[in-house]
Amino acid sequence: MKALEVKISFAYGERDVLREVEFTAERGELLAIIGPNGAGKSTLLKCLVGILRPEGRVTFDGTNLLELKPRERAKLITYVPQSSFPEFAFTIEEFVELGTYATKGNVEEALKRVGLWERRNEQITALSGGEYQLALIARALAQGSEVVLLDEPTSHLDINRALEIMELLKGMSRERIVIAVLHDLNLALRYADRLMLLHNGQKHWEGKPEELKPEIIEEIYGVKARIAEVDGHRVLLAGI
Ligand SMILES: Nc1ncnc2c1ncn2[C@@H]1O[C@H](COP(=O)(O)OP(=O)(O)OP(=O)(O)O)[C@@H](O)[C@H]1O
Repeated sequence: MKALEVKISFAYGERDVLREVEFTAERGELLAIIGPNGAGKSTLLKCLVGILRPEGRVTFDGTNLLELKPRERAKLITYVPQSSFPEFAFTIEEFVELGTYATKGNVEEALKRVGLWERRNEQITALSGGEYQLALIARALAQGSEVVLLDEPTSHLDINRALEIMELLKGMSRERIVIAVLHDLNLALRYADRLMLLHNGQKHWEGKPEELKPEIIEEIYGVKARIAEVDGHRVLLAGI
């Protein structure tokens, strides 16, 4: 079984942001990283993809990703950052092709899967915030890498698009490892195979969605929380 094995620490200068964060993600799994603002979630993804240089190890299928050249690493792992607007003049199709290992066929399939194929010749700057996020996800899909990391992939999406994207990520995770930072705990509860809760740069809790207890949410987020069951789905209600 191919797995991503992680044990890392990271500091921005003097400031420890990740402390011995250790976890394993296996092929076929959608892992959601949750936790309050500033917990270290984005920093963790940036360390995994090699944008930041952590202490420790990140291995995929036995290969230490931290020692690979960026181009070799990019074959194995793709990162979809938090959405920010592009300034450059590309068409949507050109933008999705930018991935180092994207082929024409992959690009077409990826654009179709996120619903942007018909608009492929428009300028990327013509997209709305949510549509741009879909283009970023298409770019990751077109890469075809084994591990896909996404930082808040649904943050700019309406509820319908958010559900579509979570379905898409779930489908992607069958043949890969998908790790997504999610603020929407209900999407995490519904779609993730496993949750990892980061707090103050440490792994505070890890488990299956059905194992998450409201007390853990109350303790970490400082809000009252209840978990109800609706048609077999666990739904988190916060603040009541
Ligand atoms: N470039 C940087 N230099 C110094 N400190 C940083 C830098 N980037 C982030 N930090 C700090 O590291 C901590 C973790 O930030 P990070 O962005 O990883 O959190 P996060 O869990 O993704 O938060 P959010 O949910 O708000 O996006 C925060 O306290 C933040 O202020």
